[in-house]
Amino acid sequence: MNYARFLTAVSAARKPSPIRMLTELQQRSPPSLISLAGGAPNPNTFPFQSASIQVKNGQTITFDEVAMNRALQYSASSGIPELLTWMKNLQKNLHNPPTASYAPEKGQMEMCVTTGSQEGLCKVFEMLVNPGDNVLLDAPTYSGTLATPLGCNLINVSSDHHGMIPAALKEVLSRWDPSEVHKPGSTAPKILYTIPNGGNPTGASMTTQRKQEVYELARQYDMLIIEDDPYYYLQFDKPWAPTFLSMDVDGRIIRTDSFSKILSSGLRIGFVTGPKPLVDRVVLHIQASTMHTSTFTQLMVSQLLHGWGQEGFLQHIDRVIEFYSKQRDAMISSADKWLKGLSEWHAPSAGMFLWIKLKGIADTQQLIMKKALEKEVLLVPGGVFMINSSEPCPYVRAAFSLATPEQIDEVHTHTHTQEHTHFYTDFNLSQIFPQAF
Ligand SMILES: Cc1ncc(COP(=O)(O)O)c(CNc2cc3ccccc3n(O)c2=O)c1O
Repeated sequence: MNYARFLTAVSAARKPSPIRMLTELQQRSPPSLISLAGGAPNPNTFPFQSASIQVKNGQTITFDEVAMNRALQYSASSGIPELLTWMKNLQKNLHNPPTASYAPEKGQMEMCVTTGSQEGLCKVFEMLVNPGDNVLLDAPTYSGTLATPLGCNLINVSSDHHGMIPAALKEVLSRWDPSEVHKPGSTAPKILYTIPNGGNPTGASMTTQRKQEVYELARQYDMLIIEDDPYYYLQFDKPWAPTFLSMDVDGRIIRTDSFSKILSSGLRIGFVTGPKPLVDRVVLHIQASTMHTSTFTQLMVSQLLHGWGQEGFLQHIDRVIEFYSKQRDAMISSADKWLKGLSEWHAPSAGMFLWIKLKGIADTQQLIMKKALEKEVLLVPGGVFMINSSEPCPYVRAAFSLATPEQIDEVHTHTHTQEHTHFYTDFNLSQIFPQAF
């Protein structure tokens, strides 16, 4: 793979920060080293003494004074070594990426820690996408992604409840000659973005067959695939679907993982996994922006994971899956009870979202942001997930992560008032989330 062709001019121009390199050299050196180099603050001036975090399984994460001094200090831009190593071993065990054994310049699997996968996505897009570039994705998609590659031309690839449709991708790509994609000035897309499991907002999960076909098309047109997979661990049924990373013989997959939906969203821990030449560029960007994800947070999570081991981590994931699959069941049961004939949906096999098409209505914006809100129900109007958010959209996204099954199925608590009947007539939706209408 020629990775240089994918880099923006800004990314290609990035140079390692000499100061950050010194800091990391110092941290790799024996304690006997006397450093007058780094402008790091002296932890003896910090007001924090120690920390003890109770884990629900009875484990305690403790930071004594030495650990606290490290937790409160600068650390490596790619992530603290013990967390990175733990995650690399997990990625190899779960996905067995072909690139794990490649030489660095051939796209060896590399990782870095990011402040949520949102930071990873943002930096990956800024590394790869120039204004005016054509970028492929299957809309509706995560609104945080639509807000990221500013100035590029987002081209939609049709999808359904099994994710991106390879035939639709083939049709979109047929505008370009695969033998000419490397020609100077070619407008052929170099990047394809997708959410392969429990998609946001559709709940869709790609089949293995479709992933293989999409990967082959990416090979044919020499594209990178951004595999944004924060709901990978929220697949309700096993075996979990093989990832793009697991089939990446070329080193063309950039994968973003997240701990937000399984450990904590507020700790802001995500990971970028991909070819070393590209991940190294993301790290250079981290050096020039946040410097690194919170050392304290990384150490806390690292201690948890080392205490659990992979087996303990996967046992925790099983508990998370059990919770969300029950939430999904409650959501579908309520939809069956209240929405039949009024709406259409597909029961998701992963994630935390139900994508509902309301019949007889062109656009849900007003209904959701006014009528439903007046009745103290908050959903997301589907338009925010479309490439052109001003286009009418008859869908709403319902997240079944926070509300209890009882709340989701709140029974109709009031008879139809005159205004209610009027509303009913207008939208014929009085049974959707009954307290809302
Ligand atoms: C497909 C996909 N990719 C990346 C991310 C970012 O996750 P991170 O690891 O936590 O940075 C997400 C997070 N999605 C959401 C986040 C959110 C945060 C506050 C309030 C609402 C939010 N809603 O609604 C969301 O969908 C996602 O769904």
